[in-house]
Amino acid sequence: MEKIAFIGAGAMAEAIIKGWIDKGCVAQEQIYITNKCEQERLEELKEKYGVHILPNKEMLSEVDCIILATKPKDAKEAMASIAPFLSSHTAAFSVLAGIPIATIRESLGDRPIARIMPNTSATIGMSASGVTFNALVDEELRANCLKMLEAIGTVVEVEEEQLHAVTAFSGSGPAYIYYLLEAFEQVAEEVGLQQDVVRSLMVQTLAGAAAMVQTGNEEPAVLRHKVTSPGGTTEAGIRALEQHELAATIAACVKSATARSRELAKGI
Ligand SMILES: NC(=O)C1=CN([C@@H]2O[C@H](COP(=O)(O)OP(=O)(O)OC[C@H]3O[C@@H](n4cnc5c(N)ncnc54)[C@H](O)[C@@H]3O)[C@@H](O)[C@H]2O)C=CC1
Ligand SMILES: O=C(O)[C@@H]1CCC=N1
Repeated sequence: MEKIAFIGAGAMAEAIIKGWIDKGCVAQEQIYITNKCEQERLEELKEKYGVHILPNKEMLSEVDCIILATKPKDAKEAMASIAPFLSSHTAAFSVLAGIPIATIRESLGDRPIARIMPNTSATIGMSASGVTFNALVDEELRANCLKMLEAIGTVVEVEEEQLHAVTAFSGSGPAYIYYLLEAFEQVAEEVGLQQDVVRSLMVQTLAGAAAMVQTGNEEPAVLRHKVTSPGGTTEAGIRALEQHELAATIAACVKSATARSRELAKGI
C-alpha cells in the first residue's frame, strides 16, 4: 500500500499515525491527512509526524486506501465530499463507531471495505482492535490490513454485528480504566495516601494483574482467590464491591455502550 489518506485528523487518527510511524509499519511519506477545516490541527500533525496534508481532493484518486476517521455524525457529509474523487480500486477502512459497511458502500460505492474498531492505545502499539471485511477485500488486502492492525496492537476478526460489542468493550475500554484510576485517586487522601502515590501503586497493580492473566496460566477467578485470605482485607474490599453491585454496574455499562453503537448508525 503506497498512499493512505485519513479523512478526519482527530484523536484516533493521531493514535494510529503515531503507532504506525513508531513501528515503521507505514512511513510518514505515505500518509496524507485532511479535515473539514481546522488547518491548524493539520499543521500540528504535519509538524509532529512529518505526514503530508492532502493538497486537494483530486489527489484522492492516487491513494490506495482512505481511512474514515470523522465523528460518526459527520461521516455522511465527509463521504459525500470525497466520493467523486476516489478511484474504483481505492480501499476504504473505517474506524467510525456504529456505522455499517452498507452505509459506507451507499456513500462510496462498491469497493473493498474494512470496518475497524481500534482504541487510543494504538499510540503506544497497545490497541486491542476488532475488524471485519466486506466480500470485495481479497486475501492480499486482508493480510495487509491485519498486518497494519498488528503494528498498533492485537487484532481479532469478528462478524460485523459483533463490532458493536467490540466497540463497547475495547473501543471504549480505555476510558473505563481511566475512570477507575480516577476513582482510586479520588479516595487516596481519605485513607491517608497522596494521589500521586496511589497512581503509581495502582498503575503498576493494573499492569501486573493484566500481565498475570495474559500468561494464560490461571483463570482470573483463581488468581483472585489467591489474593483473598479468609477474613482478610481483600475479602472486605470485594464484599463492598458486591454490596455496591459492581458486576451489575459493569454489565449495564457494556450493554449501554453496545446499544449506543447500534444507535449511532441511525443518527447519520
Ligand atoms: N477516540 C477514540 O477512542 C476512538 C474513536 N473511534 C472512532 O474514531 C472516529 C474519530 O474519533 P475521534 O478521533 O475521537 O474524533 P475527533 O473529534 O478527535 O476527530 C474527528 C475529526 O474529523 C474531522 N472532520 C469532521 N468533519 C469532517 C469532514 N466533513 N471531512 C473531513 N474531516 C472531518 C474533524 O475536524 C476532526 O479532526 C469516530 O468515528 C469514533 O467513533 C474509534 C475507536 C476509538
Ligand atoms: O466514544 C465513542 O463513541 C468512540 C468509539 C469508541 C471510543 N470512542
